[in-house]
Amino acid sequence: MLKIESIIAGYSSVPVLDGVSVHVGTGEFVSVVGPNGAGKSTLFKTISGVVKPMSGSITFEGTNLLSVPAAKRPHLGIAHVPEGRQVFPSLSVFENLEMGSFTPAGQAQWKNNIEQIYTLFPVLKERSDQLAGTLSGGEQQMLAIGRGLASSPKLLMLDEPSMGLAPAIADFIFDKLIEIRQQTKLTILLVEQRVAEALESADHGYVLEAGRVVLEGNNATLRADDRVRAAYLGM
Ligand SMILES: Nc1ncnc2c1ncn2[C@@H]1O[C@H](COP(=O)(O)OP(=O)(O)OP(=O)(O)O)[C@@H](O)[C@H]1O
Repeated sequence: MLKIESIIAGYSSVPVLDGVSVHVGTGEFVSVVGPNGAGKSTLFKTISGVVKPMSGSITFEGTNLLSVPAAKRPHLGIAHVPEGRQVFPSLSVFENLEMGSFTPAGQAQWKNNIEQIYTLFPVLKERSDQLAGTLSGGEQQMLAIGRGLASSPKLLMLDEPSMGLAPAIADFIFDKLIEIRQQTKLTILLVEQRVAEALESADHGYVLEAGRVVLEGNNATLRADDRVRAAYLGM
């Protein structure tokens, strides 16, 4: 579905990603893990079009994504749930979800989608009239994920959904991602610093360090890798 090949990208002329290749198959759950500053968010910004790469290619279902303006990429079926949630604080929960349904597919499937989002996250239904800025961090993350789902994506990209959340709430979010994947067959690309949970949830993983993919493999292979165990799993 998504093929990222040899991407060099960064800010001004300083590269952050140094030849990154990542492949995501239809229906797969792929995690990209790595330390602070490795370039995980920059990778997502390059996919969604906020950062323009200096070289390399990205195709989505065979379309050259780099020739599609950033504002049009969600219409192809790509939803980016950004780091730090970025909900609209002075809009209600319902209005935030409505804002997410701006794509043609999101508009056409709004009724089904809102039902599905409220079933996944009942607290959003209970608080649908409440201003998003008054929600807890975990609830705001649920809202950010719900807003992504409201666009009826084929690919859901999540940038550190566990950031700043208590471990129990982060675990709840990871469980929900697994549930979303099972129920909707959505393709999921996750970047995370919580390596154990991210690899456990995914089929396939990439380890990104200082702008380079240093390891990749299926979930079990990566979790058994001595370097991953020593550097990220505290074993
Ligand atoms: N807008 C920007 N302008 C200049 N440099 C930036 C900008 N955004 C990020 N960087 C730099 O790019 C590098 C990679 O940042 P990035 O946010 O992609 O890493 P990350 O792996 O997502 O880490 P984190 O978990 O801390 O967000 C860092 O050195 C960061 O300081």
